[in-house]
Amino acid sequence: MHLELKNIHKTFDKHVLFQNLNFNFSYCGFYFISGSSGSGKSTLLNILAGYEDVDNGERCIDSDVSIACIFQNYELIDELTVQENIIMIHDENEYCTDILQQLNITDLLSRYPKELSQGQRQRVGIARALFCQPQIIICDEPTESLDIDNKERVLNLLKKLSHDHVVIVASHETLLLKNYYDYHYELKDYQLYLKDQHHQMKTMRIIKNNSNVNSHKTRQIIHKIIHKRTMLQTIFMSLLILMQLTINQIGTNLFVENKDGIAVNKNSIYVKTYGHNSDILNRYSQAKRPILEFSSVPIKNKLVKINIYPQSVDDSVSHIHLKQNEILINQNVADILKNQFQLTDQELINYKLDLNYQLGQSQYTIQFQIINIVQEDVNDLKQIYYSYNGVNSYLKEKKFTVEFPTQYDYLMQNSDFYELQCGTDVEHYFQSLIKNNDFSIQHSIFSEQQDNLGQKSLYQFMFMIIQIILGIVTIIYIIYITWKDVTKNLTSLSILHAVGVPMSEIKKNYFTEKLKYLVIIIPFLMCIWIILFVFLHQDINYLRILGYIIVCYSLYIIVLFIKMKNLRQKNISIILKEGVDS
Ligand SMILES: Nc1ncnc2c1ncn2[C@@H]1O[C@H](COP(=O)(O)OP(=O)(O)OP(=O)(O)O)[C@@H](O)[C@H]1O
Repeated sequence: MHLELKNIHKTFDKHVLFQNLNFNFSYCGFYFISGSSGSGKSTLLNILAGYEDVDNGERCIDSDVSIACIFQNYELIDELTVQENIIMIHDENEYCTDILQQLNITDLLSRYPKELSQGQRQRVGIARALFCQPQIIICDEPTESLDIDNKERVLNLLKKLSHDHVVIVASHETLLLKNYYDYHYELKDYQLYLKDQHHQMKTMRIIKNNSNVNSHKTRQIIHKIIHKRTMLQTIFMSLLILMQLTINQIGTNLFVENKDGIAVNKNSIYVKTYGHNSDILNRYSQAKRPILEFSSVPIKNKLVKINIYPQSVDDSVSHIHLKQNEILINQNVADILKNQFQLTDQELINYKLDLNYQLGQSQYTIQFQIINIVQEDVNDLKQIYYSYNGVNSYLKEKKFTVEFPTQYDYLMQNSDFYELQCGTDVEHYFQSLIKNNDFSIQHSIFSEQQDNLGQKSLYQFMFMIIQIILGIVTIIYIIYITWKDVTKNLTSLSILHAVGVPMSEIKKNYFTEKLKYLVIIIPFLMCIWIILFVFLHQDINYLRILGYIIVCYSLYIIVLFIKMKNLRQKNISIILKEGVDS
């Protein structure tokens, strides 16, 4: 058996702890290390255990030697019972039962760490270290919080083990330990000095460590450690995502205009192509030309549903030739305007009216002048006629974007609405066209929307703000919670490593357990959400949902990955210290 420190040099921020420190712990016995507070006892034990890096020098240890640490803070895993904390991945045997009896903790096995006194916690920590059946036992202040009876119990047990183990104890209790130690060393002036020796050194008889790492048990322990918190966090995270998507969905419904219209136009029908397939259009249309889609007319902030369409060349309503910004209204529209603005029929002539249309995301207004009121047999239909050619030439002159120098260009390239002229037998023509699957046919271009324009933009803005806030909260929640949670878990995982589970095994199982919740809970809740919204006849933007989930998953995994990089053997003393501080 070989455990030796050679020419160790260690400093913390220019504060020198050890210089050329040499020591050989290869003989069994009870080693007592004393030294003033801050002299470096804990650091030395951490270096021996392999949990702390050195600046210079070498720690030599045989590969088949196992070390158990009894930490100064006697770290226990809060989520496990005393029994689970002690047994961990090992199998119980007579040796273990003996240890439980000698440390007087058989009655505490079903309790949780929070229900223990400091002294009881300390004895549980000692039992856990000894259950690993190590060849070397490293103890930092193992009797600090114990009463005199229990101090003696612990020291007697360590003494007994020291007959065929290396037991290294750092403590301030020199008087008490005098009755137990074989070798007393003092840490002073960056070195270890032998102060007292009761026995000649004996070469150690190696006891084979027969505890194999049980992968299934490791996973069970990790599951217990993270199960509750991770599940709750993932559910909460899913709810945040679903809230965001719901608000998004509601926003889409409220603010995207409803394109379903009612059949109004007697002489034209409108064809909507799928993908601008000009062949299809050419097949069915003599002249292809885009329709300018005007919104209903706002009168005193209320949208009044009025049919607005280009005046056909052979239109029977009027033989008046409309110029660029001129419109005709029928008597029903005239009645509304007269009522609202207290005007006479005569005053309505030359009255100016704004018509709105939408291109891309933007709304535009053209001001028209009413030049006449037409009488037509249309019951209560409200109709406005504009000059198609006039408006087209107006748009041709109007600058839109660099890409589309005129709005007309934009209309031609981006609009997929086309007008097909047909005779008066619209129904017949409609039936013959609808058999073709490549395009849909609409009779109307008018929206049913009744919103107040001013309020709409205010609500839209509020929705946008809520969505942004929710998005930021979700992102902060994912980063903060994952960071905090993994930090907490690192302490438990370090303890797991200290009882003999290799780091690679711990990381693999931890990632698997963590991601399991992510892969199950979020898609499950998402499916319920989608089913609900499909049931409510909502159009769902699956791409947006996918994008949102990918962003959340990526954030979660990145934070998990960055934080888990800290879990290294040489970092364990720091992790445990941070665990106590937090
Ligand atoms: N991670 C660290 N970063 C910076 N300084 C550290 C770190 N760990 C220990 N030290 C410093 O190294 C010195 C030795 O600390 P250590 O805990 O080893 O002393 P100790 O002899 O065990 O003290 P005590 O008997 O009070 O427990 C102290 O001055 C301490 O502040």
